[in-house]
Amino acid sequence: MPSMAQVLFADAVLAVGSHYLWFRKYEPTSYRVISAVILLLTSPVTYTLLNVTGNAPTAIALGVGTFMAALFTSIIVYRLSPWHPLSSCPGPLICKVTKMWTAYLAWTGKTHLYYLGLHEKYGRIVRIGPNDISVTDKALFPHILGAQGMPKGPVWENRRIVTARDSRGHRSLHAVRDLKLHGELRKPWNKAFGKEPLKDYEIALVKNAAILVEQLQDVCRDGEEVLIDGAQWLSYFSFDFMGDMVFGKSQKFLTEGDPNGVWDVMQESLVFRTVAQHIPWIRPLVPFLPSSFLRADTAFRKFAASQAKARAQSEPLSRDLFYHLISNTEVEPGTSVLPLIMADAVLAIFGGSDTSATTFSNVLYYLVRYPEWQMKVRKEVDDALRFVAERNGSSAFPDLDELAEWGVLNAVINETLRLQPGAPTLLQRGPAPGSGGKQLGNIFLPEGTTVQVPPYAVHRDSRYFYPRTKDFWPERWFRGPEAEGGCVLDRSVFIPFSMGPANCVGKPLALKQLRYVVAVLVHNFEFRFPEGYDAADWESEMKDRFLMVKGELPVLINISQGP
Ligand code: HEM
Repeated sequence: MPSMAQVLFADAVLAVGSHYLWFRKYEPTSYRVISAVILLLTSPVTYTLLNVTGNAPTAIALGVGTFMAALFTSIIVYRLSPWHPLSSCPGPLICKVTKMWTAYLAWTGKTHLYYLGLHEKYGRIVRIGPNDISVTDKALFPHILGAQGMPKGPVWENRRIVTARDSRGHRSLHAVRDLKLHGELRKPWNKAFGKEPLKDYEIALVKNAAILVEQLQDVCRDGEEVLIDGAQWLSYFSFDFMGDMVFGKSQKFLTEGDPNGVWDVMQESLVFRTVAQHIPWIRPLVPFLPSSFLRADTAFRKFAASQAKARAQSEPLSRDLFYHLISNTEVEPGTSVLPLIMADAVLAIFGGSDTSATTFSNVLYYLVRYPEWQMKVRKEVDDALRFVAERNGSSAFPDLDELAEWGVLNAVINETLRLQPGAPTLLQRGPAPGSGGKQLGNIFLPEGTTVQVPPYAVHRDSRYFYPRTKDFWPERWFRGPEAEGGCVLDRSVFIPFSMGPANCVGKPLALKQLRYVVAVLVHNFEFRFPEGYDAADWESEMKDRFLMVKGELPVLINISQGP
């Protein structure tokens, strides 16, 4: 009979072998599968140990315990070894060993700062996880995000928010990891953001911006400065606009508030997802987690489903997003459009409201923090409106497309999107399943590895934006390299809306919205920070939850006295 040491040694060899042959290539996500595999593999060892110890619980504990200890040791050694496919990429030891660290950082909401720091320390390619790299080298962007790039990465397995009805199909555009299917689903979206549909959404934009201005005028009716939470007003505006634009029905937050706390629920629903995306194995444990973990997630899904159902059951009063998506999708006659609306309801709610609200708030923050830019924008807007009034004999805003030509306004918006991109870190892609892997520059990415492009770090790279790389300096957007002191402005790496076939389809609408709302606000009101407010608080309260989540923005508002 073999000795105990011999049996345990064989057990450890078995663990290392199973890691090499199986666990290294296939990361199981089902605990049942893992348990079955481990029990099966260790059964001969356990049986032999039973003969040695004569005690079943002790034999199982020793057999499985030794196997697990050897398996984990093998995994860690392999991840740190020169044989790992990403071994040539520098990065912190903790990141190479485990994703628990980045999961923790995701929970704190500070991943954008962490990745920026890593790129500053290690360079353009950094290993941010055992099987994950982050890239700020622009030469590689086309091979990651561009037409020659890769499909969405595995993070979407965990970020996907599905309403109960579409949970089988998973055909939400954002979460589709198959390039061909993504291309097919993207076609109706491209059409829904064409020139004509954009004119339909403009009606909702102008209507809701007028309500925002009326409500704020009401707040300042006594002619005195009033303290408001600018971020909350802009969030309410964005949500009302999204309601009209996506579902043909305003949420009326601007006039009636948000008594059910939908906005907060939407923001909180991001937290668990942002942590889980780093550690997918936590998903099956969800039923065992305290229900508070997923309360916001469940509540938000219910909200999205209720909006989708209401939209499917009624004739739209206006040509909203789903009108255009349905018109451009082949739906068999007589079949319900509900599954189609359900599939993209969550994406449309987030895309149509959250990213814009954060960017509006960031623009307001910078205009208040740098009052000289607030004055410059106001002067440009007021001068342009005077010119338009003389030209058209009316005080109305010009065609919204004309706002794309307003230099200062657009420089301020671009500079805001540069410093505070709405999706700061996780433009993630990965080799297509079944492809065998992808060569990326000098690195071969096998299946199961991922690569991200973090706009927050790219936009703060002095090789691409110089000088005053980390400062709010809108002037860079109209300075040429020949200007005094030179100016590096590499527009090809300005990617707040990502790039390539899965870039932001809503970009034309988002820009139109941003230009119009900022112009209207600055034309009508003046803003400043209250005494004692530390402007640095705004940025330090920002949390990276895949989308940026903001805190309060206390500003004093009053009616504009002109430039
Ligand atoms: C300032 C506002 C916005 C910003 C910064 C922004 C940013 C982004 C980014 C970075 C992506 C790509 C993510 C990736 O590459 O993995 C994206 C995708 C997307 N965005 Fe936006 N977005 C904004 C506004 C909007 C609006 C108003 C809509 C309209 C509903 C929208 C709808 C979408 C959709 C549907 C996708 C998925 C595209 C695809 O997978 O093919 N976004 N957005």
